[in-house]
Amino acid sequence: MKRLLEDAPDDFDEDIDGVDKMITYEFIISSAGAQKAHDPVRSARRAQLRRITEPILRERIQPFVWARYPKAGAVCHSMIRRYLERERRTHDTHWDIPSYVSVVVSLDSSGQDFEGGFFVTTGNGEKSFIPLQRGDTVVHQSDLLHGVHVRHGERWSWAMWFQDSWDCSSRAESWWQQEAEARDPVAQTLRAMRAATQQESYSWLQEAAQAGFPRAQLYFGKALEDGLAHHAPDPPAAAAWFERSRLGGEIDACASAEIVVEAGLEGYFLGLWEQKRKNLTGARQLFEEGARFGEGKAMTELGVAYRDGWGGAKDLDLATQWFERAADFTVEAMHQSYLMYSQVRWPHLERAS
Ligand SMILES: O=C(O)CCC(=O)C(=O)O
Ligand SMILES: [Fe+2]
Repeated sequence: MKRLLEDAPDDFDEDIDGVDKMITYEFIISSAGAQKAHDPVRSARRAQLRRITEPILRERIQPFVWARYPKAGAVCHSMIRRYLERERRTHDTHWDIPSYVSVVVSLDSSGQDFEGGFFVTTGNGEKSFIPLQRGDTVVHQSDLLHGVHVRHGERWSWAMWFQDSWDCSSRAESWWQQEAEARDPVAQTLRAMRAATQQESYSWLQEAAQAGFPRAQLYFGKALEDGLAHHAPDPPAAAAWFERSRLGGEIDACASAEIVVEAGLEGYFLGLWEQKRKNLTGARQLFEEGARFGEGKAMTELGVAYRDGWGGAKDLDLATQWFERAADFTVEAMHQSYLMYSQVRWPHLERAS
């Protein structure tokens, strides 16, 4: 599988991920929902990959999933993801919202080809990395919070999403509905993320946040900050929920510099937090730590700090460098590096060149 795709590095989709807004670097093998699954340019390679994956699916994966999860139906999405040195290295903590049961097959070995990799978390801050070896497979339901952080080396994976229908027509809102009504905060948060309307989403998040689930508090804070549904943006209320979330461990668990270096995007989140509290020097230091560790979002913020001279010295060359590095990860940074190079705004660069 890898060999087929290594020969065609540009056949990977480079659109934007719904979880973290980074470039996806995924190759869709089949999908009920994604238009990209029908892109004619890649059809020959897709067919080759289907020939490899279908027998594995039929003989190994489906029997296991159906035995373990009797309600599971068809695979409605199947894709390869890659995490290469100069591309995305992380996939933020998330739930697979369109998935009833998810399967991830590692195509490389932890400790040999890469460090870090697939992790699971309870949403209370800590991350448990699973040292998957090539061919090792994780099967989980979508109430499992998980993500990817490749610290060194390169990693490829094959991921599949099953629904609980045979024609991929499931209504994801019904999954965990009962548990949500029974006040399970994880189910409530998932229910919010699968809600049909913003108001519905707002209400479920509010309940889960009030129940004390730090991850929901983070999302509810975000909803208040952005002003979801008919609610006007309320930054002070948002800040209070971020604080509760942090105290619950969602961000605070990463408060020491050492752990920031160990973890995923915490430099970025902690930096944002310090920025909100007007501690600009502290925020810049946290962004710097995150950026040096490869967090795209922290690189962008650090670029802004250098560009505008907040929290420390102004340095347009360093700003440009960080935006350029971050451009591998975030669209915002791509745009910023474009602006930095546009001579209208930054004549010094033209002079320097
Ligand atoms: O690459 C992986 O191991 C998992 C990717 C993932 O979680 C996802 O695509 O939703
Ligand atoms: Fe996932």
